[in-house]
Amino acid sequence: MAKLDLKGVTKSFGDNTVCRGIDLSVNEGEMVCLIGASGSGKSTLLRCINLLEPIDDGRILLDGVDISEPGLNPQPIRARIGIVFQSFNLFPHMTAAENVMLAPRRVLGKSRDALDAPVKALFERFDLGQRMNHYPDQLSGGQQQRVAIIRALAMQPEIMLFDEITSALDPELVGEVLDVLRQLRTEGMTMILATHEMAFARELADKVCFLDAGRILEEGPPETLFSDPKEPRTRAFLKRVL
Ligand SMILES: Nc1ncnc2c1ncn2[C@@H]1O[C@H](COP(=O)(O)OP(=O)(O)OP(=O)(O)O)[C@@H](O)[C@H]1O
Repeated sequence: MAKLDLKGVTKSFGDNTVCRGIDLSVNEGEMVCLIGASGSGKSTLLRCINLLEPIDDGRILLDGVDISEPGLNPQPIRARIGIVFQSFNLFPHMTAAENVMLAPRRVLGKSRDALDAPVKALFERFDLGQRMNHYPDQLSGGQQQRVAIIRALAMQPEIMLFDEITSALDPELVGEVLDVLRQLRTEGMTMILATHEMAFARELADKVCFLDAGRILEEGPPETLFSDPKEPRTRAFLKRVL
């Protein structure tokens, strides 16, 4: 597990500035939820943290070390930061277990034999032991998303990012995916979630950040932010979604 600090993170696409000087600290073992309207910059911020997007200004510190310095090889850093997206993106011609083994084999150079036991243990830990040899189209959306989370965990990341991971699921499948996050929270994983699941954020987040037009307009523990937002725009957003 690791600590993450963002200092003045700024990101533009052409003349569209999507992240405007974002400061954010996530301590080891904390769960931080990013909330905000569509287009407020939540996904872009997560992609910047994972170094999928280069930032234009500011710094991203992982355990105090600047990982956003231009010229650094992003690959080994990215392996320390897991990310899961709304779309599961599992390869359809590979079983769940083969999907999970792919990155540890390619990126970490591990053999199938070496991965057999830890991958089986991961599937069992998240109650999918019976499904590891199934192909994605033999799994429900909730199971596929849980496999996508296991795939990220197989790289033994120190921090996990989740980008609207329940948004594409039928409502009855959302619970089983949120249960995985609950379990990771209990195990002490450091996590940042972009989410529209307000009840979940209220239940489990250490801190909720309200993003508005690329800025963190307001942040705080959920019990404070949800019940007593200070900013009119936060209030208006919460009125719409709660
Ligand atoms: N690769 C890209 N190229 C150009 N513009 C982009 C790119 N990615 C995102 N944007 C723009 O950045 C802005 C913020 O998008 P982003 O997806 O980060 O918002 P979001 O808060 O995650 O929204 P949502 O809840 O809909 O996912 C939008 O105006 C979007 O069009």
